[in-house]
Amino acid sequence: MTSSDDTLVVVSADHSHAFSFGGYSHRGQSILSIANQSYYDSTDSNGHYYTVVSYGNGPGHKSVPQNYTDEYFDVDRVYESVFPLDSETHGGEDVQIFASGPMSHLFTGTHEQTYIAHAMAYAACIGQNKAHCSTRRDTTTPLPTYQLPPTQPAVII
Ligand SMILES: Nc1ncnc2c1ncn2[C@@H]1O[C@H](COP(=O)(O)OP(=O)(O)O)[C@@H](O)[C@H]1O
Ligand SMILES: [Zn+2]
Repeated sequence: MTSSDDTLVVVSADHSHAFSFGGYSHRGQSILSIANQSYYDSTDSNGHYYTVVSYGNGPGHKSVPQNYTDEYFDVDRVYESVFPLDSETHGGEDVQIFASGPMSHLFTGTHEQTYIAHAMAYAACIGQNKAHCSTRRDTTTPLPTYQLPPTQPAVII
C-alpha cells in the first residue's frame, strides 16, 4: 500500500494495562492455561495451581483463594485480579514503538513520549529544524562514486 522509500510508518500504543503473564510454563504451552504444569514447584504458597495470565485490578477478583486445575482455553475467560474493579485500568509500563521508512532510525531506543511527535514532525518537514528537508534525495540517479584525491608528493622542507 505504501513504499518505504517515501512513507514513514510509526506504530505504537497509548498505554499498557494492569496485565501480566508469568510462571515457568513449558515451551508451547498456551498462556490461557495453568502455569508451571511440568514443574514440581507448580503451585502457589497455598498449594494451589494458578493461571499464567493475571491482572493487577479489574473484574476477576476472588475473595477466596482459588485452585485452578482446569484446562480452560477460552479466550473470553475472566482471569483473576488483585483488586476488584468493574473494569481494569490502564497500566504504567513503557510501550513499544515500531517504525519503517524514511527517518525510521529516529525511533530506536527508549524515549520520553513527547519525543515521538517531535521526531515525526522532523521526519515530515513540519515545524522547526527543517534544514534537512531542502536536500531532496533523488532515488533515480545513482549516488556519485567517491573519488580519492590524487596522491600529493611528499614535501620535505
Ligand atoms: N480479568 C480479566 N480477565 C480477562 N480479560 C480482561 C480482564 N480485565 C480486562 N480484560 C480485558 O482486557 C482488555 C482491555 O482492553 P480495552 O479495554 O480495549 O483497552 P483500551 O481501550 O484501554 O485500549 C479487554 O479486552 C478486557 O476484556
Ligand atoms: Zn487505550
